[in-house]
Amino acid sequence: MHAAPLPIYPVSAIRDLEALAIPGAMPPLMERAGEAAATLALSLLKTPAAVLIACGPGNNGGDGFVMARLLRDAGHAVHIAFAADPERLPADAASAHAAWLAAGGETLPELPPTPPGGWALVVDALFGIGLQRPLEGRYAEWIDSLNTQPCPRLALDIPSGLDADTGRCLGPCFAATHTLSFIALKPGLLTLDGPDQCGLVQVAALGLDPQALLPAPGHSIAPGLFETRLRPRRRNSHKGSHGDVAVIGGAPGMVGAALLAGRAAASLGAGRVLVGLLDPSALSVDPLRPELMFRTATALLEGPLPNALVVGPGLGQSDNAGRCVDQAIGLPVPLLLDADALNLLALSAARQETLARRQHPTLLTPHPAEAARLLACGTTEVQADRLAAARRIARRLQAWVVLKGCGSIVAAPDGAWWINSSGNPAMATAGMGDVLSGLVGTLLAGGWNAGEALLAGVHLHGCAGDHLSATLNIDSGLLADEMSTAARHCFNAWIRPPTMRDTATWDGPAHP
Ligand SMILES: NC(=O)C1=CN([C@@H]2O[C@H](COP(=O)(O)OP(=O)(O)OC[C@H]3O[C@@H](n4cnc5c(N)ncnc54)[C@H](O)[C@@H]3O)[C@@H](O)[C@H]2O)[C@@H](O)CC1
Ligand SMILES: [K+]
Repeated sequence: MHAAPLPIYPVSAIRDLEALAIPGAMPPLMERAGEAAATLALSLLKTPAAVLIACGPGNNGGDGFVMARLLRDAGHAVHIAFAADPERLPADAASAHAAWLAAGGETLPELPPTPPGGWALVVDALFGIGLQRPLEGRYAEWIDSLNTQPCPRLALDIPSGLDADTGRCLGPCFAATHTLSFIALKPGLLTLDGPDQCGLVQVAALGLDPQALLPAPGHSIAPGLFETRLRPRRRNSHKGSHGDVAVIGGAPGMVGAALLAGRAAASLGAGRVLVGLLDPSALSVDPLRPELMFRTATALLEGPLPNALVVGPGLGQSDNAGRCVDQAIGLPVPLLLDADALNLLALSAARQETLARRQHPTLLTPHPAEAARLLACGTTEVQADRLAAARRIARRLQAWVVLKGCGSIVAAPDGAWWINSSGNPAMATAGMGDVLSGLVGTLLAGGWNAGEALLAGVHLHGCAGDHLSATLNIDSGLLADEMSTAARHCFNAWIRPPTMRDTATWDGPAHP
């Protein structure tokens, strides 16, 4: 069994879930949330210790009061900073506040000074999904101060200051080492600033089965999504069984991009990889990857059809490049457009209309700036709501889209969406997108449908980066060309039957 995708609910859907689950829930959901938080806190605390909990004016604060009571019962010295008017707390939070006071607890209107031995844990129970605007004044100061504490920092539900739907820091934002998300994941935990602010994310479902109450609007990406494809190859197969990938790109000065895509495609097991370069004076062989076959771009587009076509790596925006894109759009094959192919698409409404009417699968792999050009808006607007931007492009161009970046968003033409969590910032180097195109191209050529190929390619790309960062012990400076062998390793681990997986060994590339 491969890991299953997790359900993700935007705030409006979480509110719907709460409305379905709260009536009659016994114990009340807030009690369950506080208990889950206390259980996590106890796993972080050793001997009786000093714990600081900052409680806000809504139900997130209520979770904090419940947690405080339970930690106090467990023998910890719990200090609560609470500056709101108790009379205006919502009902459940008011009960939790009263129970805290009744148990002998007190609240302080300001953050207390750090005790001599330091805090063992600080907890952000200020704001959850009810955050409506940037934090300012006292709450902003509290966040700044809490963020300097050199101990575990636990956010309840979501770090205060983070937009739960978009993952954007609205202003000052709690920097958690741990986030305990209640009921289900929210998109903002997984994309843009979310992963930096949340630390390790865990979900406490509070005894609910959210999917039974309300189908999840979106999901995380995990191999369970495409596990029917994760089978060992038939022994009785040959290179023709695994498909031809053609890569079109490599204008003068940018040949490397096409090579990176081609090399990645070859390493993932494409039957044959053909590279059609726009640079007439470029290579006719890649000495480090002699398996690649070189043609001119024109010859490739006019020759026998490959099983999948990748257009864009190092393509440039010349007239010739535009002609290649137009020709490719008209071919009856699965087509992935990347890089300058996307920029050329953005330049022509007619090209976009033709693309949207294609009868064969289309995949688009924009980074935020390319997405902004496709949407005729600014990059800031795209990043302000990555989920909405990816879905808008997918619907408008009737294509499968991945909006790359921290927490890549995959969107389907019908509006379905997923968020990827594999990958790391060492991968923020030139050529990584070319590698992704090559990987997805190979899966398409192997007969995977567009959605499976894109979801798997995006997840695999991130897993390969994580594998390399771990084995090379680096947080920065991953080279795109190193990714191919790592992707091959991770993919083979996926397709091996479980009994054989433990026998997979891989020492990584040789490094001085
Ligand atoms: N409804 C429920 O039964 C449950 C709610 N839970 C918790 O409740 C949270 C949601 O509670 P709420 O809807 O009360 O929302 P919050 O507790 O997130 O905050 C809402 C309050 O903060 C104020 N506010 C918003 N932004 C502000 C800002 N920038 N500066 C100052 N004040 C601001 C609002 O006016 C409101 O008073 C969840 O995130 C979760 O932690 C959990 O206990 C699970 C069950
Ligand atoms: K919080």
